[in-house]
Amino acid sequence: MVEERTPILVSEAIKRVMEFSIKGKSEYISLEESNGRYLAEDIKADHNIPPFDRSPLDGFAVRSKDTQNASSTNPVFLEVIETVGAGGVTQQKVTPGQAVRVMTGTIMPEECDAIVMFELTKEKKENGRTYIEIKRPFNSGDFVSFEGEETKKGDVLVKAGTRIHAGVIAVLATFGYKNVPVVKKPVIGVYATGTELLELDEPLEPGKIRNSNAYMIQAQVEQAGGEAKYYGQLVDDFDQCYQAIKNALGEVDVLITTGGVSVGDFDYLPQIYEKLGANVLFNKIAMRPGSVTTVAEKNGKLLFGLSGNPSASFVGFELYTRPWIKAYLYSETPYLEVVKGLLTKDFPKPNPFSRFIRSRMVFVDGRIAAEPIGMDKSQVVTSLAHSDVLVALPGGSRGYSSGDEVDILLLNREGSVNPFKDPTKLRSGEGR
Ligand SMILES: Nc1nc2c(c(=O)[nH]1)N[C@H]1C(S)=C(S)[C@@H](COP(=O)(O)OP(=O)(O)OC[C@H]3O[C@@H](n4cnc5c(N)ncnc54)[C@H](O)[C@@H]3O)O[C@H]1N2
Ligand code: MOO
Ligand SMILES: [Mg+2]
Repeated sequence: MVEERTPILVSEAIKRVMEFSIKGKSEYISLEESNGRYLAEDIKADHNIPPFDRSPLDGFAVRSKDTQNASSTNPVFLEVIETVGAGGVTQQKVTPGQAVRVMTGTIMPEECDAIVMFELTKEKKENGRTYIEIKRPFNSGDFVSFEGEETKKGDVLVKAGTRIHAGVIAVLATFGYKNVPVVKKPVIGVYATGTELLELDEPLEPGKIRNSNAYMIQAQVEQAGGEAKYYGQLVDDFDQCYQAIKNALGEVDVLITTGGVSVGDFDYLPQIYEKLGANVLFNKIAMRPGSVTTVAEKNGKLLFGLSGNPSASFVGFELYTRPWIKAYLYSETPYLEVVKGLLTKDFPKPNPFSRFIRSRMVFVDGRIAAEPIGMDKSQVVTSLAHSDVLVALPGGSRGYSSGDEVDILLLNREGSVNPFKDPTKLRSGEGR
């Protein structure tokens, strides 16, 4: 007699996983190594930006008062007493009737309060001195870039839990972060189970296939910000699998296995959880692919039993493992972001379980739309190479048509504060 499993909603499964979320410890690494890591602390401005009043143009720093009566018929001539580039400081005091030639980024001379760009002036030389002609008045503050106009000392600029990218690195460098506080990556162990699995360099033989899940999942772990620790492949042998999983569990923050979670004769994960004394949070979810996705917990540590079928494994990771990793990294947006968009294909057959259709995001008449890749079975691997979104089609009694508005889950974005919400309630008796 095959064991009856009770399916739960996707949102319930996410909730049960996230009840075990923990926050990682922090460490310091060099700025150069920090790209893609997660900030462990808020980044606060310890000085104003700009740090001083400066010229945003190549031109002349003037005292606006001197230009008050300037016009095209009555130009004003100011003597240029110095040339100062960015990084330099004016050495002389600027007195009435004088100006300083400055470049973009030069600190304002103390007595000057306006900038006149080169293009609005004409130079003339007289008795070995240089003068500029100005034909209109300037007000105090004209074309000056003021201290603190961008950022004030004390402002929080980037929050803890933000993934560091080029723009964040620019901010960190601005504030002198030679070393950056980041969250230590969670170590995510990966084991692929299955006697049928071949190593990458082994030739095909009858009954065997190459192990794609292990590599796909390691890439997903890294993409989510974790550190993948690959333990290799296990043949479907209970004792070997049990020992290997038990040992690995002691060395990682989370352990992912693929395969062996369904009801087949050689699907040993359910018995392994039992022998480990692990508490199974769920072993059936009302979704396709990935209905057999199983998560167990042992002393607060999670074991993700992802399906052997590649697409089920992929979707199981994105919906359940990814948010756990993101939350460990202090992310405030650990969940896949969901947007409303148009479906571009018919799915006439009703399905009691919610389906997550591998798709590509496109734009139709300026609206977001999702184009299903095609092959959508759980065992399909090739469609994964072309998917950047998942379309969620809620389970129920009806099918879907091209042009319907649907939920689209974005795979390659940082995420959302809100977990995916199933639009339907599970009716009892819905099982397959
Ligand atoms: N009687 C039933 N049979 C099945 C059910 C069910 O409810 N009743 N559920 C089906 C569903 S849904 C799925 S999904 C699969 C899940 O199977 P397992 O998680 O137990 O995985 P395996 O049996 O080990 O393998 C399934 C499939 O995937 C291939 N595989 C396994 N590992 C890899 C890998 N690392 N790389 C690539 N492909 C892999 C494996 O060869 C099998 O073809 O169960 C259904 N059955
Ligand atoms: O877990 Mo399965 O992926 O629903 O085909
Ligand atoms: Mg199986």
